[in-house]
Order: sequence, then C-alpha cells, then structure tokens
Amino acid sequence: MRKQKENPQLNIEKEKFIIFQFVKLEGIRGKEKYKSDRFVSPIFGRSVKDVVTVPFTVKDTGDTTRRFDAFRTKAKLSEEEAKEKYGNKYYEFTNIVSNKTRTEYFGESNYVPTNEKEKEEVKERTIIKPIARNYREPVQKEQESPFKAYQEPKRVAHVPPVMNEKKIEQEPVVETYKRRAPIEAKDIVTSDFGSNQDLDDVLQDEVRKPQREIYKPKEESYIYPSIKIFSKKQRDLNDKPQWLLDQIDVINATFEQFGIEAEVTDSRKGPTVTRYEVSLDPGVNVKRISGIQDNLMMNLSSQSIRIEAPIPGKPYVGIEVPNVKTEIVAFGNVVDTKEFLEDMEHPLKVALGVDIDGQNIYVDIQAMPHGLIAGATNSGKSVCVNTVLVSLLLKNSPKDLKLILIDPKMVELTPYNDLPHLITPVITDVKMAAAALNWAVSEMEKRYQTFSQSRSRDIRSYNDNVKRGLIDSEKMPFIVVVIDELADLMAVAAHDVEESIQRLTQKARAAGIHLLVATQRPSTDVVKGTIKSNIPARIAFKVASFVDSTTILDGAGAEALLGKGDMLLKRSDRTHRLQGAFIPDEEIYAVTDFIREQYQPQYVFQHEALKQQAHMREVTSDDLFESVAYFVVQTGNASINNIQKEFTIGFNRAQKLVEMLEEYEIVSRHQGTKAREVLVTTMELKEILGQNE
Ligand SMILES: Nc1ncnc2c1ncn2[C@@H]1O[C@H](COP(=O)(O)OP(=O)(O)OP(=O)(O)O)[C@@H](O)[C@H]1O
Repeated sequence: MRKQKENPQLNIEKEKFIIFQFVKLEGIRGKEKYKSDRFVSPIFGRSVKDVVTVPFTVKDTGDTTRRFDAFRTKAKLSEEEAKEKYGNKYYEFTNIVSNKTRTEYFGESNYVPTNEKEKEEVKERTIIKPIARNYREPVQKEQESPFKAYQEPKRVAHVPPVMNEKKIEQEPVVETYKRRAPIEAKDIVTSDFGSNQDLDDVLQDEVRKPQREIYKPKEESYIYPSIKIFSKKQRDLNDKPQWLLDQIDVINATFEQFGIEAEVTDSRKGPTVTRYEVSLDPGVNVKRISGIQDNLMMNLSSQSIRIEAPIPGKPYVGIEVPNVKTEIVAFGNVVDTKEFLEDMEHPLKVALGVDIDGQNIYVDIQAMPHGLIAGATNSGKSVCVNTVLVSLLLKNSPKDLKLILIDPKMVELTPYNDLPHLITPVITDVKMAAAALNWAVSEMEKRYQTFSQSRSRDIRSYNDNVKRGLIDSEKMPFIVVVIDELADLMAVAAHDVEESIQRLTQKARAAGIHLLVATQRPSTDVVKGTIKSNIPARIAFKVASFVDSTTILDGAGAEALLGKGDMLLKRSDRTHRLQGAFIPDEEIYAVTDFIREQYQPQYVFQHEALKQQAHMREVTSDDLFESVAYFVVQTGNASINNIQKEFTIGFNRAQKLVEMLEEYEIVSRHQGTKAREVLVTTMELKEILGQNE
C-alpha cells in the first residue's frame, strides 16, 4: 500500500482525537474491478489541516463497495477511560462526519493557523454555512416509517446486536445520521469518482420520503380477504366419458398397426388433457412410441399430442391427448384447501392450477426463488400472474409483503393500483421500470448490510431475531417484483435491465427479494443467457415453435400445448403439465377493493422521485463529468454553449452535466440571465473529486 503523507502541521499530541480515514478501496464498478488508494477527502470540507490519514482497508460490503462506514475515532483517553465513556476503545461513526458534527463532538480544533490564508480557512471550516437547497429537505428522523426495516440500520461493528442497540442510544451517533439527509455534493464525491453507491443511499432516503407523508393506516390490524370471494366448480375425477373409451381403442389399434407390443392400461382425465398410460411388453423400446407420434395424432384426429416416455416415477409411457371438452379450473377450488391456507411456514406459496392427476399444484416463490413465465399471446400468462398475485394477497399483509409491479402493456395489472402492498404505483413506463429494478438492487445490497450488522444470515433469521426481540426493528417484508412483459423493457433499456435482473437473480433470494418475469417473446434476445441461467423455475404456456420451447424449457413440449392456461412447469426434478387456475376479473377486483377499503397506499417512493434518482445516476456516470468540471473551473466559464463546443456534445447532455456541477457546488445555481459563477479553484476541485495527493 502506498504510504500516506502525514500532515506536518498536525500536532497529534494536542489533538484529542485522530480521525482515521480509509485510504484503500476495492470493489467492482460495472463489470470491472477497481482498486483505489486515494484517500477520501471531502468529508471535512476543503480545508483539512488537522486530519491525519492512516492506511486503513475498508471491508468489502458488497460488490459495489464505496461505503463510508469506516470513519473511526480513537479517544486519546486511556483505554479504560474510553471504554467507560464509549463502551469500547473505538467509537465507530455510522456516517460521514461533517465539520459541524466534528466540532460538536470533538470540540474546536486546537490547531493554530500560521498564516493569513490558513486563518481564513480555519474560520471557514468552523463557521458552518448551511447549504442552500431549495428543493430537498432533510429526512425527518422523528417521523416513524411504517416500513421500518428499510431505515438506515444502526451500524456498530463487532458487538452483539442487543448491546449495540443500548450503546447507540446513549451515544450521539444520531447526529451523524441527521447529517446525511440533505444531498450535499461534497459528501458524496469520492476519490474514485463515478460509482454511485453512496449517492444511491442518500437519494434513497429522499426517495422514500413520500411514503412517510402518505401513510395513514385506517386500521391497526390487517383483515385478510375472505376465501368466500371465489367461485368454485365441481369436477368428477373418475368420469370416463365415451370419447375417452374410444380414444383408448384408437391408441391400442395404432400399436397393433405398427406391431408394437404395448397397451393402454389406465387413463387420467385432467381438466384439458387426458393421459393414457401405456405399458410395454418386456424388451420393447420406449422410443418406438415416440416414433409413431404423428400417426397417433392422425388416428386420434387430435390437434396435438405430447408423449412422456416414460412418465417420471412410473413404469409407463404417457400419451397426453386433448380432451374433447375442456374444463375450467376455478381458482377458488385450488386455494380453498388446508394445504394452501394453513401453510404458515410458506407465506409465498402460490396456487398455480391442477395437474392431470387432479392434484392441486402450488409453488413456493421462496424456493423458486425467481420465475420465468413465457408463452405466445393469449396463452394464459396474465391469468397466471393474476393467480400468483391474488394468492400472495390472500396470505400476506402489507407488513409481510411488498410488491413492485411492472406492466408495460398498461392494462394487465391495473386492478392492483393503490394497494398498500405496492412500493410504488404500478409502473407502466419502461424507463421507470429500469429505475425500479435498480432500486431493488440497492435495496438488496442494503438488506445484506443490515443482515451483517445484526448477525442474521438471511431474511428468515432476521425476522426470527425481530420476533425474539433481539433486534429492535420491524419485520422485514418480502419483496416480489413482477414484470409483465420483459420484451418491452429489453427493447428500451436492455443493458440496465439485464444487469439488474442478473444481479437480483444471482443473490436476492436471501434478502427476500424475488422476481417473476413474463414474456410473450421467449427468444434469446429477450431471455438472454445471463437471465435464463439464473432463473431456475420456468412456466411455459403454448409457444409458437420448438425453438421457443427450447429457450424456456431447454427442451421440446411447449409448442404442443393447447393455450388458455395449459402449461408446463419446470422445476429442478421434472416438467409437470398442468391446467392453470382461472380467476375472473370480478374476483380480482373483489380482493383488491377489499384491501383498498382497509388501507391507503403506502408507497415507498413515487415515480417522480425515482426518475430523479435515475437522472442523477445517469449524469454522474457520464464519462465526461471530470473533464467538464476541470474545463469549467480552469476557464471560469460554465456556459452550456461553451461546454457543447469544447466537447462536441448535445445541449441536453451539456445541460445535465452543468446541473450536476451545481449539485456538487462547483458552479452556482442558475440565475436567470446571469452566467453561473464558478465557485471553486482547481485545487478545491481536486479535493472534491478526491484527487488530492
Ligand atoms: N387458466 C385458464 N383457464 C381458462 N381460460 C384461460 C386460462 N388462462 C387464460 N385463459 C383464457 O385465455 C385468454 C388469454 O389469457 P391471457 O390474457 O392470460 O393471455 P396472455 O398470454 O397474457 O396474452 P397476452 O400476452 O396477449 O397478454 C383469457 O382471456 C382466457 O379467456
């Protein structure tokens, strides 16, 4: 590690405290690894004279490590005195420490300036000038969020959680939290400029604000929707109509025609298809049945048949033939069971439908842990998404579950608008969808941090600890993100969406964040390899071709489905054919209206705030930011026109860059016809950008 220069003017003996700043960072930005050993300077403003930097490596807390959680002060007290005062020989700050905070806790610096310039600088440092921000207010800590688990965790390392809570309350650490609220450009500039993790953190506090204002529960306890809302249909599982007996004769006759020693020994009539179970004489190759598939189809006058050779777990070959008359599987029948309603161990268990054997089929989203739903238009995807969502609403209060619903088609998910479970209103705008996915990624990172600080492994153990009173916080809700047409998102923001989905599917499971992605176009440009390889659970409805089936299921089958809810569910062990449960629109509205009557929306962020966040991220990730900043400071001119000419860029990009310079207080605010002033010198800019040596 590079050795840091010590500031010769610092009189360590006189100082009560030594500020440790970290000087080494390692992480991943985008897809590239980076290392930086430049120390982070803007924390104490621009005139740092009494800070010594000590080489200190920051723990990698995630794959976008740029966290400022390692500012540490060591009391110049004896170890015993420090322990008595702080409970620890170290006192760890949870956040960036401002001059003001520093002055409040450590007292005035006792460094004596040696010349006029320094005197000015010290004066500037100790007089805290509030930074004018006309459009953002500090986060109001005292306002309780209904979504407590999202709040910035109290960060104290190496101490058991119970002790932490106590200690934090005694300490003035809250002040450093307060400091974080307004977005202060200086505070989020780092030595390795460009990655925006901290910016995200700060902005997320902002983005969450509307929820605190909107949240007004009408009732304390959540009343679950009644199961009586749903209609039911009786099915006779032992029914053997004449057409079924005729089909058995046709199949046996076909075997005879081809000299295959086989016979239908049993049949199972499912809601849409019947499976004939064929037993073969010893020595008959099962492949011979598949070989006569087309002849069977012709002789049965059937539009499609599917052969399972053999049926997994059974000594038969299965021939699935569409029923002459199909039956609807009512959602009410599938959910009104003990297996579903009383299974409290699996709150994310959802009802999908009924298989050929008449068994109700449920899947647990937690075990999934992410799902891909694909099928041609009119095949039954949206009905399936609805059954999943209503299943979730039946068993989860807004405190247990939060939803992000992305519906670029604009019609499918409207019944869910304004539900208290929603993190943000149903998203129909594609750019917003990309930003929401990004939010989910940051939330995941945050949750991992919360876990590590509270000695929890995952959401389950975290919530267990909350229940047992070991963590003084509210339960952390699951988050299910539903995308009702991936193709639309990929058409507009492929890179962003792919990256977010990849990151979520790779590691969001333990954080309790799950993704369900539906698409009409299961081609490889939409369902990319990176997405597919991380989504193990697949639900295929009827697709147009064998190729599409292979994309979803890694094998044939979905092209032979019948549409309207006929589906193949691929889980790790086998592919299951089922008929999806059907839920009419009135029943969906009955459930959502019932919930809306009890609770008002509790959005965590509104679309506008999210847009702003996306905008900020876009700008700071602009490669030209640094160059433009130097250009502006060196020429003393922040005109958009000049920047456009110098860098041959368009007006919009130049304008965004200037807005960001304003955000970082490098230039003044827009002042009508007057030109913006440049507020910093080149040296100061270096400090802001963390490039001072
Ligand atoms: N499980 C089911 N049982 C009975 N009918 C169904 C079922 N699922 C879908 N259908 C029928 O198929 C129609 C189309 O279903 P759905 O809207 O879910 O298709 P989709 O795949 O979402 O189509 P698109 O991609 O065009 O939106 C429904 O209106 C309904 O009549």
